[in-house]
Amino acid sequence: MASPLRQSSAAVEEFELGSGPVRQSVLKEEASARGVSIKLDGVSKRFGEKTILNDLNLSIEPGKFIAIIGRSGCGKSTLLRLLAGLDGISSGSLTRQDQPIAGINQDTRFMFQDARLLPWQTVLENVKIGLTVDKSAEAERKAYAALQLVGLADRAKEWSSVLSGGQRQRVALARALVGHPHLLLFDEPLGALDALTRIDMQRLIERLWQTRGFTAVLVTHDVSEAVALADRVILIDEGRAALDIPITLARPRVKDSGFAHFEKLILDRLLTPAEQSGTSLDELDFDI
Ligand SMILES: Nc1ncnc2c1ncn2[C@@H]1O[C@H](COP(=O)(O)OP(=O)(O)OP(=O)(O)O)[C@@H](O)[C@H]1O
Repeated sequence: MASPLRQSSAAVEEFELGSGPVRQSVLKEEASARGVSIKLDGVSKRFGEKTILNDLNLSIEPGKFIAIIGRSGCGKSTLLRLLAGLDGISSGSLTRQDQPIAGINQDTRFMFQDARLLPWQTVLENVKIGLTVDKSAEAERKAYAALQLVGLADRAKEWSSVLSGGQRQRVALARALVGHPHLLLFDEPLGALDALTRIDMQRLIERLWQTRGFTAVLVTHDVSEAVALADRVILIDEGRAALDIPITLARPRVKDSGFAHFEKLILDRLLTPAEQSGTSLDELDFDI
């Protein structure tokens, strides 16, 4: 039997590209028109006295894949909530397609570390939740097609509770994709998966992003994952974009010396503040 990854690859081509080189190139151009632009101009976010994002400037072109990294608590998830319109900025300007973000947008979807499936619903029903109208036979067809994209169409009628962690995340991805979002926000979606499943999922996400053309913003603690997937890696520190690095490697990316160069560049900057501001582990006396 073909692997789920191979099944999903065939489904992407069947559902997204049809056949023939001309149709493929036309659809790829269409895909690039499906992402939205995002602009943050001096954006600050405060919770009470605490400033989390501080005069943050960021410009994201339509259809780009952006990775956000930074230390725990630096404001990565806060930033995603602002982009989703789930929370409002304290000051500055935040626009998508040059329009201020005011509330939740119907063409924005989230994917979290926890798949958040309803265990009393089938796999197919869980995917249909991603559609705003979910009663029609058309919704059923769309949900089934989305499951094909992630290689899980054969599990459509099963309870979601019987799936493995990786399969649940693929259902979550299908649910995020089914409504054809223009902006997909990933909040550490692969953090709980084993290394091999994680690599499979990274490849799947990359391929679906390339064919669908949505703008992707990925929050991750994994520098290697950021370099593998992103057009640009942005490191947030003290509320600002401390680093904004275009990843110029060809796709799909392999872990060669170029890859290692970007990893090191980012890791070095990520580790610098702690080394400068605190006592190093070597200096600590653990003999207590
Ligand atoms: N609604 C809120 N009210 C008060 N403080 C909040 C609120 N939401 C987030 N914070 C605070 O903002 C800071 C940034 O939180 P956020 O979840 O964005 O960090 P993060 O970079 O995503 O962290 P992690 O990598 O650990 O998930 C934290 O100190 C958090 O406690």
